[in-house]
Amino acid sequence: MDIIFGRNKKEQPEPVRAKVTGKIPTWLQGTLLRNGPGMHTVGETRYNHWFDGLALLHGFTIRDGEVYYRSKYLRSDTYSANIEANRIVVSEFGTMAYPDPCKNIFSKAFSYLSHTIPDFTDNCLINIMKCGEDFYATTETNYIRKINPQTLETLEKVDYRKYVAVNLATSHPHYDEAGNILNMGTSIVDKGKTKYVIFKIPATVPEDKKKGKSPWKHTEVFCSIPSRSLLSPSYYHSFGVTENYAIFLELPLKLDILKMATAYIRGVSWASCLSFHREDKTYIHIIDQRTRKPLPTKFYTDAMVVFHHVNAYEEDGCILFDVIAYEDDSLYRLFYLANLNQDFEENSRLTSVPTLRRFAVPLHVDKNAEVGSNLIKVASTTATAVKDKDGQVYCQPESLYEGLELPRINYAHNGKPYRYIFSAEVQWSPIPTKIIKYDVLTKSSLKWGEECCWPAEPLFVPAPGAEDEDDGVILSAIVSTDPQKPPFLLILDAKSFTELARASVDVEMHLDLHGLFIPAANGATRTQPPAEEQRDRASHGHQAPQT
Ligand SMILES: CC1=C(/C=C/C(C)=C/C=C/C(C)=C/C=O)C(C)(C)CCC1
Ligand SMILES: [Fe+2]
Repeated sequence: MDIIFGRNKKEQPEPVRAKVTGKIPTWLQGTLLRNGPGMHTVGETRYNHWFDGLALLHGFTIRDGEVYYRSKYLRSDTYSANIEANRIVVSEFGTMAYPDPCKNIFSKAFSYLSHTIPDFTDNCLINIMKCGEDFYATTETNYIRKINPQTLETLEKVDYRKYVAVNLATSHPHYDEAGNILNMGTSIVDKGKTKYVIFKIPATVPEDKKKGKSPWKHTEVFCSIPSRSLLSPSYYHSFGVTENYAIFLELPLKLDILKMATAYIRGVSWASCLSFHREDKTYIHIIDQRTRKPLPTKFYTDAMVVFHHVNAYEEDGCILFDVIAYEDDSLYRLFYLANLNQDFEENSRLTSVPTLRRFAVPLHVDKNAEVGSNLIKVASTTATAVKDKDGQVYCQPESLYEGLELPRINYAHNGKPYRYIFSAEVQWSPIPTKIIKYDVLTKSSLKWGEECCWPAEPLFVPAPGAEDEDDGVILSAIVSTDPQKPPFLLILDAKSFTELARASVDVEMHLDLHGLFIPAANGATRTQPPAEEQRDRASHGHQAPQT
């Protein structure tokens, strides 16, 4: 297991041509960009948690039936500082690090104080975000890093705080059809308030504004939701949208700001400041995108942990939203590298299986509705929303499927009625062994799996002129635990879930987290060799990426 998790991965900055078996559809042209942790030791020092690893970017360029693979470490400030010091000097989620061995008591005290409000890491290891013409590696702090999607070079560092008052922001933004970004972040104890902020980054500089200015300057706050507690805001990894609403789950998984302020002195990690409050509720905030205000009704459900929203849509006066839910925070605990060692099977059992749950929230709650009555009249779900005696609404989900994570959909259906979820299958262990196509309508599934193969998040790419929701292909990078079997990019027909092709590369690859597909301009067939590609910026119009 150490081979897949703990060992540092070599980067492969020069493109290598993959050995393709099967036939890649001729229309499939573009670059699959992926992100995830790749380096877990620096010099003699070692990170504690898999989510701490230094970001390694991967690019699979698909052109005329051929695939070229390359990878490159994100040259974040964190990466440079660590490499220069030959040890870990910047703190990550599960590892607290100390910049310089303090020479005397005064500098030590100063060093502690300057960390009371910490400057977070720019090790952007989670996802890739498209902003206008540009691409960024993202994590959950206030920093993101621009990258060159072709060469994987690291470009400038963007500090969200310059444009919107957030200390943390998700790495799962939403895009509208024009490619404008809607994201969420947390503003911690700013002017005496802690709040969750939904903000919008335009894909282009508005016409009436001066030319040449960056879209970042036109970032606007869309809506703010006050945190229930000043010093313990909820942690969240993603949020949901429908055509007219946004859905934010205020989870009982909370960051303790006082603990965070003293973590450096106490020598503990940020992760130790995150705790699950089993006795609390999960609050469901529904924000009307037209009025930019949350609905006044208080909706809640039982305590749970959600990392990934799958999709949401409106139906008959309700919002239906699907999430992957856990009963507790065991997922985070399992990814400590100490658990991912040779006793992996023993140590890595999830105490709750990630379950696909569908919630239904009524958009209008009749004042005269009887206490105890179910306000959901939608026939398509057994989820309920019951008015309680305080006028609040208690939502109970319908459980759709057990054992899946890293969900993706056909993004053209984001916020709209949809039928298919493409995801990794995870049962009691956090490591995916299969990929699944789950049909929310018929509640049936199709699967792909192979001996010794660990698949990554499956990404859906629509076929040109696609009519059906599943008209397209699935891309998933497969890591093998068999030393005889090289890793490969798997291409499945999304309808039948059968293999169309695989592109094997004779280099080291690793499990990653998230990414996106950048279609080649107009699906045009370009013939230049990969070296030229380095000078050739990807050309893409303003539109939502095939995230
Ligand atoms: C560094 C840092 C953070 C990093 C969190 C990370 C890196 C989370 C990764 C989550 C993933 C990958 C979830 C998958 O489902 C916090 C806690 C936001 C705040 C403190 C500083
Ligand atoms: Fe994620």
